[in-house]
Parts: sequence; C-alpha cells; structure tokens
Amino acid sequence: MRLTLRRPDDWHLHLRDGAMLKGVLPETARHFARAIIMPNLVPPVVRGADALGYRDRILSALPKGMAFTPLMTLYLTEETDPEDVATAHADGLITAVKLYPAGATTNSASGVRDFDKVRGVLEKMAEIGLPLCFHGEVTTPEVDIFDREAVFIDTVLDPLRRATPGLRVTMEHITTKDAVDYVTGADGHIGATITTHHLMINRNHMLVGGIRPHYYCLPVVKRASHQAALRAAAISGNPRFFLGTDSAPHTDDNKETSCGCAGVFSASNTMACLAHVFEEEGALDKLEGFASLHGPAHYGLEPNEGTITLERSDDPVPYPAKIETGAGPVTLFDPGHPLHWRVLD
Ligand SMILES: NC(=O)N[C@@H](CC(=O)O)C(=O)O
Repeated sequence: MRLTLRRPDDWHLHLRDGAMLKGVLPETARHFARAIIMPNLVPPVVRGADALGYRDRILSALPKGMAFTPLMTLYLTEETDPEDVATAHADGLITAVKLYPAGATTNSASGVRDFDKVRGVLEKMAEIGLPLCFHGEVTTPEVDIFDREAVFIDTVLDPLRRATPGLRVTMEHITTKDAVDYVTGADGHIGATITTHHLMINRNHMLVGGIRPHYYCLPVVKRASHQAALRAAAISGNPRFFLGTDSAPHTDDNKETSCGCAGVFSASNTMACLAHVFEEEGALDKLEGFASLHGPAHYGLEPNEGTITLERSDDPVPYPAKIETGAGPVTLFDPGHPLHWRVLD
C-alpha cells in the first residue's frame, strides 16, 4: 500500500547547535520541508540578530542537495524589547515567539517568571499578528508534575488570552484531554501541536517494568485516557491540531544517568510512526491534514508544493536504535513494536 501526501512540516523542533545540529538536521530535512526551530540554546536565541546567526548556522549545516527552510523563533524573556521583535518579524526573520515559563524544561532558566513583564511584547505581537508559541506548564513546586498543564491552562493561558485579545497562540506539545478540550472550545486564533511520541506512549510505557529514560520528556507523558484524547484530536480533522514532533535530541550519556534530561528524539521515524497510528485508528485519510495542511494554515503559510510517499510492507521496516552524531550517540524513539511503514526516497 502507498500513501502520497503533501510534503509535511514540523511545527516544533529542537535542532541544537554545533556537532549535534550537524548530526540531527538531515534526519528532519529528509522528510520535512520546514520546521519551527526552538530557540532554547545556551545562551538562548533572544534577539533578532541571534535568530539571524542561528539560521545561518542551520543552513550551513544542511548537506548539499537537501532543501529545508528553518522557521525561526525568538525566546521570550522579561527583557525582550517589543521593537526588536517587531523588526525581526517585519524583516521576515521570525515566524513566532516562544514562551517558556522559567524552569519548566530544558534550558528554560531565562524564561518568564512574571507575566506582567512581557505584557508589552504580547500586545505588540497581537497588533502585528505574530504568533506566540508556549510551553504550557506551570512551574509552581506545589503543583504535581502530572497536573502542570491543566493548571497552566486555567491560571496562565486563559487569563493571558483574555488580557490580550487578538493574540494568536500555539499551545505546544499538548499532553492532556484538558488541553484538547480547551483548544477545541476556545474562541479566537488558537492551535496546538501534538508530538508523535505522545500519540504512541503513555506513562505506563515509561514506568512499568523499569524506568525508560528515553521516554522521559516534558510535558511528561500522562495516563492512557489522555493519550486517547490526543489520538482523537489528531485524527479528528480539526485544523487546530497539527504535528509538532518536539524531536529533542540529547546524547545517551545525558539521558541514561541518575538525573537525565527531558526530550525524545523522533525525527528519523516520525512519519512511519504517524502512519502506524493513523492506520491503527482507521484514519489514514486524515494524516495529510495533520502533518502537512493544518500547520501552514495556522501560521498563514501555503502548504508545500512537493509530496512524499509512504509505503507499507508486510515485513517490518528496520530503523536504527540510535544515530551517531559528532556530539555522541542519540537514541531514536522506539515505539515498542515493529513499524511497517517507510518513506520512499
Ligand atoms: N520536550 C522536552 O522534553 N525537551 C525539550 C524542551 C521542551 O520542548 O520542553 C528540549 O529542549 O530538550
């Protein structure tokens, strides 16, 4: 069986920098035409000039003969200058601004603590139509890690959207039924990305029979009923839901340790995994919307002209357990069962 789709995009991607960037970029560029590039480097991509430099480094790391467009973002801090953001947007340099609550995830120490301090930037973004992407978890120590997304929606997201009418928002890597319900029912311009791994695993996969560090990511995978809600949203055809892999490479020594990093690397086999999920759900006809059409519509861009073709074989398709990068080996997301799909070259 073969399935041809418009070439997909990845609306949430971590490429890192240096040797890691060189190692992981081809894995994404092989299948995806564009990706929203997360700015959580050390130091973060804060100003327009930083985004320009990072974009150049990404384009120089791209192997000859591969086409790929990085869609850059700025990392919102309490010191971000609304005019710098507006200029970067007017120059066509950035596609969105990313909000990390301080301390929420990998390299988020420079994120936002006091949301009043970023009010000016958010108002400017609403005025110029520049979308805000955000990591939707509170960092309050008293709030259980499994509840942090739902609490964020009630205590931060909803008030923030009411205070800034017209702000276009993308709730990144949603993990709960609460988020699915909020995004489905909200007024105004709102979208949500869903990762490949959150469609395929729940917290039992991570914790039963031993702890699997390569399934640890943030927001952390939740119980099976939330996974089911994410699957239902992904196959619903609702254009507010689209693919953001949140492929987030860390070297194995940083994952397999007593305090391992959060992040799942899934760039290489994401399309095969998604075909598996959508086939399992009897919804292969909805895959193109999720992976290739809804994202561009949300960001006001045209879908890609090109296509990719996925092929299903009776025999399992082998995928490598890890990829080697100049920074060290990076384990590839293991869905826990054979995959029968491959992307044809
Ligand atoms: N998803 C993750 O678990 N990690 C991401 C950061 C993020 O998107 O939260 C990373 O940069 O490693």
